[in-house]
Amino acid sequence: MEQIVTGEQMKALDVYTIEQMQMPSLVLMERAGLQVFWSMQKEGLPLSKVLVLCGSGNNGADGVVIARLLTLGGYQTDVCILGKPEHFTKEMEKQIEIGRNYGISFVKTFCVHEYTTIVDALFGVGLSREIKGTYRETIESLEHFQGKIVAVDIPSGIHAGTGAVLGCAVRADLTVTFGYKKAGLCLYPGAAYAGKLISADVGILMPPSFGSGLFACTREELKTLVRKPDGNKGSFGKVFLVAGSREIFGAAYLSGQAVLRSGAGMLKIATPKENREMFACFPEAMLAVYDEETALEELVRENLDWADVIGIGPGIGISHLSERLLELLLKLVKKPLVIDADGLRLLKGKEALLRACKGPVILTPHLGEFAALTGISIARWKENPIEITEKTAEELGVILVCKDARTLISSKEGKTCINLCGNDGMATAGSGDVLTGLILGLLAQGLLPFQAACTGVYLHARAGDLAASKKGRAAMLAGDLIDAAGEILKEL
Ligand SMILES: NC(=O)C1=CN([C@@H]2O[C@H](COP(=O)(O)OP(=O)(O)OC[C@H]3O[C@@H](n4cnc5c(N)ncnc54)[C@H](O)[C@@H]3O)[C@@H](O)[C@H]2O)[C@@H](O)CC1
Ligand SMILES: [K+]
Repeated sequence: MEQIVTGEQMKALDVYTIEQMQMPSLVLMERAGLQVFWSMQKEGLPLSKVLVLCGSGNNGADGVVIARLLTLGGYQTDVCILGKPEHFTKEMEKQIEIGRNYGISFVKTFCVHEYTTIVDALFGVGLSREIKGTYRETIESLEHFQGKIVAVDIPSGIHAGTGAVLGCAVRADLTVTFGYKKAGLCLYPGAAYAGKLISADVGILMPPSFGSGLFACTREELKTLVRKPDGNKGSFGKVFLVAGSREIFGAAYLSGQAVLRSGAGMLKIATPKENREMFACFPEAMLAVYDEETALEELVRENLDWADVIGIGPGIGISHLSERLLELLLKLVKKPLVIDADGLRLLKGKEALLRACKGPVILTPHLGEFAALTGISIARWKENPIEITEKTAEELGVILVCKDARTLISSKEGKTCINLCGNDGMATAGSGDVLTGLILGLLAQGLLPFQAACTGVYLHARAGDLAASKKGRAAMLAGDLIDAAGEILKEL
């Protein structure tokens, strides 16, 4: 897992490293400046004439260090400080003094078109309000700049905790971020402003007791899925999935295929009787069909005994039978339960039942379903996605997977995973059904619920990237994600 931090958390880590560990602030700053300088060289940026734009805080002070290193390296460099002297931090005052001693060029005005690369050191994690006045005019003047832009720590104007644009923001080609990735660089729109993102170690330490429950999944998490040579189809887990309706067979097929491709041992799908013939093309799945005459409670009890994990939702439609099945599962389940799609629509008004549910529950809404379930609009969620996802997970007592370009997964204990992979080709019919199947499959193989949700989202997104590389983002289908997920697991 890769640690992610908010701006506030990063500031706390800076303070801890400086005050508790006694690492001088100027040493951290020198390392930060060096990392940006090296990255500019390594990435082959055009460095024949560089302009460094500085604010008055420590992000600006980093900028002055970078200007000094560039000048010493023989690159023609100008520095323009937009911040007012009365707002300078003590580090900024010191860096200006050092810079003067080293003979770097300070300018008061500039024409951006004279430069080949611009370094954005206006605001870092200390940005706290909308950008206005000269700062705003300067940032807006960069919109037509033809050269390359490097952001120091985070593009100025992006909120480090939410990724929101505070008035206006610098669109960088390269961002070198210090210590840990900031949440604002991982979430949209911030992620789109960062360009290529490089994380650089500058010596910031994290105390063992540090309370950041924010992270991203990496390939390492997939390695927890080990096949046991002496395993059998029972030991790889049994999945009971309530899916499909008369009109929608595909959703059941896709999630069921994903369950088995992810490595689960057995799958039984509960679906309306009319679907029986459709399942002739899916001989690997067992069926439990139902209609108006079926004793649903018996069907549910029997399969809850049999299964290790349970899913409900893909394509079940809105009917009194599907609603009854959801209620029964919520009342009777003591094992992990994944609720998706129509299951989420049916959940509205059953929050008390959900909170009383004895099994761990994973909800996988896209933002439309999230808004319908919680009454929180998509726009509102996007303003502060991490906080809202965490709060909703806690209130509902569930693991909540909010599916978006950067899916968030929160546990009710306040842990959150941001998914950093995937692409817009995954916005295709059936993609969510595949995710549900993958999460169920991982649960069946023994991953803990939160781990299964995070790893499932990661596997789904990696499969999306592989499918896009083969078929193209426009042409890829949900079925391609299933094949690609299989290939990714095979690579392990
Ligand atoms: N020693 C340290 O503390 C280190 C700090 N580092 C750098 O320092 C940055 C954080 O520095 P700071 O905490 O000083 O914060 P910033 O440099 O990000 O900006 C803070 C300043 O901007 C002002 N400000 C905030 N929003 C504004 C707005 N909309 N319009 C005008 N002024 C605004 C604040 O009042 C404050 O004066 C990091 O992002 C990183 O680049 C790194 O060098 C690593 C070490
Ligand atoms: K910046």
